[in-house]
Amino acid sequence: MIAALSVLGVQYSDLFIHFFNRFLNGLGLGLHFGFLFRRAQKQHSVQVIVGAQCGNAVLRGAHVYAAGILSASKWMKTGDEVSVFSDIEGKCRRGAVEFDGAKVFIGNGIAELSRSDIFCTNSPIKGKGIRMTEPVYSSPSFDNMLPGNIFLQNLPSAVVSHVLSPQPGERVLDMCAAPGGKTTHIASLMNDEGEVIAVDKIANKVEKIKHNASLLQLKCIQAYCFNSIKAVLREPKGLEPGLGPPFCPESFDRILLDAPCSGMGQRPSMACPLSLKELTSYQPLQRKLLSTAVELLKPGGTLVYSTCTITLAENEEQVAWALKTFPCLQLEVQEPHVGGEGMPGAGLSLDQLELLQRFDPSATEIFDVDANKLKLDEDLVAVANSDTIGFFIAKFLKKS
Ligand SMILES: C[S@@+](CC[C@H](N)C(=O)[O-])C[C@H]1O[C@@H](n2cnc3c(N)ncnc32)[C@H](O)[C@@H]1O
Repeated sequence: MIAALSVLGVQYSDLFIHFFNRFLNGLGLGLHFGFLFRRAQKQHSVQVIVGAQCGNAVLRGAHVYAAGILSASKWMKTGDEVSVFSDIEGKCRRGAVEFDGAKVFIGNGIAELSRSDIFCTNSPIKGKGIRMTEPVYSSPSFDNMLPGNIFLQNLPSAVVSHVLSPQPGERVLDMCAAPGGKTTHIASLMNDEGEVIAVDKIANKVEKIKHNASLLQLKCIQAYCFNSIKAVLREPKGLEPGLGPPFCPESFDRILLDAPCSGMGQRPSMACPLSLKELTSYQPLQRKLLSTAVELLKPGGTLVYSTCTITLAENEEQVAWALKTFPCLQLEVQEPHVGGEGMPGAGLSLDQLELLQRFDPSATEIFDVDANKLKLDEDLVAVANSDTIGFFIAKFLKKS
């Protein structure tokens, strides 16, 4: 999988292109994108079962935290070599000694807690339970690597802030901002000059944005805990506009709506924990957020809408709805445009689909299972743009 770095103190875009080109040239990099390799491993007799969400996190490079452990072998003690499995159907009982249900092997590790540390305690257990030493997929860790200088993002996420194209001195709103990956990237593209207002509705996530902004020494970011659906200051409530939400209509030069979504583009993933009800709940929520965004944007301003999902309902259908509902909006060319175009089926014209950017990991196979090697001799641009999470980006101009 390919990731990109937001780096401060250098021309980010140059660096991005630089990294990207070096990848395309097939050169090795010390600090870079994480390819994921599948490895054959032997399994240990001591077994640990984790929930599907924890399992997905492990596949993406995480260790196993104690709270995610559902079951551990009876005699598991600190220091044991263990094999970790994910309970893909959510059927494992917490505290079970063994589990015979549907499970997927996700790698080997070393227990940092014993079974009794995890299950025979009244207080909630925190911290690492299993240190993964041989995950099924390996990707280089960026933990604590230049924490004040770089912020790791996947490729499409790094593209989003460039597409927004924020300029120094502008007033920019990031409506769904936590943990602040794009917020901090936007602020760095603005040379930390202007105002970047980051809003998220979950308080502890807002603390994460503040922490990341302070780690990267970005002073132009202000973070607020607020429901962005209600972020327009309505008259005649008599509220004086303050620095934070709610905001006056038409008061932002650029707005990013990196919307809450079904996350179906996230990978690797082995289970989809969403119910149909939850899956269909995102479209109305995103429309409410889009409506707020249009109200808050200045005429002539730019709105970027993005999701990390692949459904038509949360992507192209939202664009078609927005264009119909708000005649002041028009689609804009995206720069850079490294993903594919939009998917037909939502009533958008071919010209409109070309203006959209869709990253689709299912489009290109990058690993030749039979030859047991990466297909680096094929179309590298297609490989690079597909070997990432599923993602969607639309850029709108609000006509004056
Ligand atoms: C896709 S994540 C954002 C990722 C972020 N832009 C980044 O790059 O780090 C979506 C975020 O939207 C937040 N969220 C969901 N509904 C919201 C609402 N009504 N108002 C504000 N934030 C909301 C969630 O808490 C979550 O942190």
